[in-house]
Amino acid sequence: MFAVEDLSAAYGPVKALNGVTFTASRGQVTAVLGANGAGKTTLLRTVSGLVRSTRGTVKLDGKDITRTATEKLTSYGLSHVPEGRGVIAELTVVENLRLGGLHRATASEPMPIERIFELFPRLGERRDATAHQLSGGERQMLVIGRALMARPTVLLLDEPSLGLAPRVVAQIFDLLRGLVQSEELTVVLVEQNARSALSIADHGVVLNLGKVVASAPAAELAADEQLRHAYLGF
Ligand SMILES: Nc1ncnc2c1ncn2[C@@H]1O[C@H](COP(=O)(O)OP(=O)(O)OP(=O)(O)O)[C@@H](O)[C@H]1O
Repeated sequence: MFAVEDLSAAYGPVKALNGVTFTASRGQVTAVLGANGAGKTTLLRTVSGLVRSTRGTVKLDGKDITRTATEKLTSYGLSHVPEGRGVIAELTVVENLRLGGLHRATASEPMPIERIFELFPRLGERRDATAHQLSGGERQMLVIGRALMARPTVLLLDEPSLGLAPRVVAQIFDLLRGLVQSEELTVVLVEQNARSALSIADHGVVLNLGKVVASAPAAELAADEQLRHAYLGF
């Protein structure tokens, strides 16, 4: 169980997170939704030690990991895939994946690359292509695959749908859904694309101005017309 309790963070005078509390369960996708500036990216950055929290705690299976250095968090099983598909353009798919296995959960072997290709067959077909030759969707698969090489138990994903065509978003989300089940992962998925995210999520957390305004099963949020109009834009 991954738990965030009363988490707060600020950029100077801007309170970007204000007492955020939620839990995410293993084998489930928890979608974190909300408009531009709601605090979604800041939440992931604070959890992964890139922004310093001013209050609150983050726990992984009961262990307090608040304010742990980013590199150390990987060894505790937490991987963060930031927005923007940051792969090394000159390296091949295989080389980028190998980099993901360099830092990993303590005492575990990196995931075999062939396992990544089973999960993402398209990456296997393009294994010797350099990352700059990949499509946007393939790059998104590559950053997720690279994060999986570290054998995380918790995967934090920031807007994997950004800039992708709806058909490709559907494909990435389907892959994600399969992944959560087969790898027993806890996925925290930050998305602006609320409709698609809720269609694959188990649970949803809606942020507004740095606060949680709703936290409920995904189907319940998707059926709440008032909430959808007010915060989710569909
Ligand atoms: N580096 C920064 N310096 C100052 N203020 C920032 C910084 N990053 C974000 N903010 C502010 O913090 C608040 C939360 O921003 P954040 O990026 O977390 O929102 P978000 O929900 O991820 O939005 P988006 O969907 O647009 O990425 C906003 O008011 C934003 O302007």
